[in-house]
Amino acid sequence: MIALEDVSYGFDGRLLFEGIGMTLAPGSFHFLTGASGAGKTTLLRLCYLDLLPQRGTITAFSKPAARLGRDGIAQLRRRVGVVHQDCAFLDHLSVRDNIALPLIAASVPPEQHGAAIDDLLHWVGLTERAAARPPELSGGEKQRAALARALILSPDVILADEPTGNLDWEMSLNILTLLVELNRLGKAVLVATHDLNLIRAAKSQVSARVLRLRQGQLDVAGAGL
Ligand SMILES: Nc1ncnc2c1ncn2[C@@H]1O[C@H](COP(=O)(O)OP(=O)(O)OP(=O)(O)O)[C@@H](O)[C@H]1O
Repeated sequence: MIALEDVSYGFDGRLLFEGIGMTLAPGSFHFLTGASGAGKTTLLRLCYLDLLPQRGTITAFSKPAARLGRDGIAQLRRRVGVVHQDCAFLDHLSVRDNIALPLIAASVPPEQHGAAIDDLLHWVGLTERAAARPPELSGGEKQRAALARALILSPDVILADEPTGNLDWEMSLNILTLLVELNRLGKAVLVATHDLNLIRAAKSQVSARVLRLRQGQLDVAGAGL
């Protein structure tokens, strides 16, 4: 669904990675690891076409990203759900209204919002917290709300940037289980994480490929990580 080929990217003249390739096929599950600053968030941004490569090609849903205009990119991005590292909520809006934002941006008629949001709130276990403002949520509740917002347009691909950062182990496993459930529904899932214990825990639940960004290259990590 999303393929990077021979992609290079950097900031301020400093290359973060050079000539890397990756394919997120339907139903695949990937972890992306690498030291802080290795470029995991940047790679995710390339995957959802928030950035375009300085060299190489990205193909999203069979379309070359470089040839898509702004509207084309906006359309494709609706098929990619992103859980941002900092959750990126609007704090003055309720959880429910934050989850509704992608629906509004995609011009989905308001009468179709209610049931979709209720289903997702139930699925992530936040029905009782729908009216709360994001600053009132615990870390785990925030991550689950961010996951619900990422899923509201029923994307085919889920990109999650450190979705268990700062969570206790039990809540981390809870988030992992939700991501595995989505993968079982056929969605491609990519999770950027530095938590090797999470990756080890996932092995009993899902057949995941572990990619590691190191020294500008993207390698497949071995069994021992
Ligand atoms: N918009 C930007 N402008 C300039 N430099 C940037 C920008 N975004 C990221 N960088 C730099 O690129 C490098 C990689 O950042 P990135 O956030 O992709 O790494 P990361 O692997 O996700 O790190 P972490 O695990 O700490 O979140 C860092 O040195 C960062 O400072």
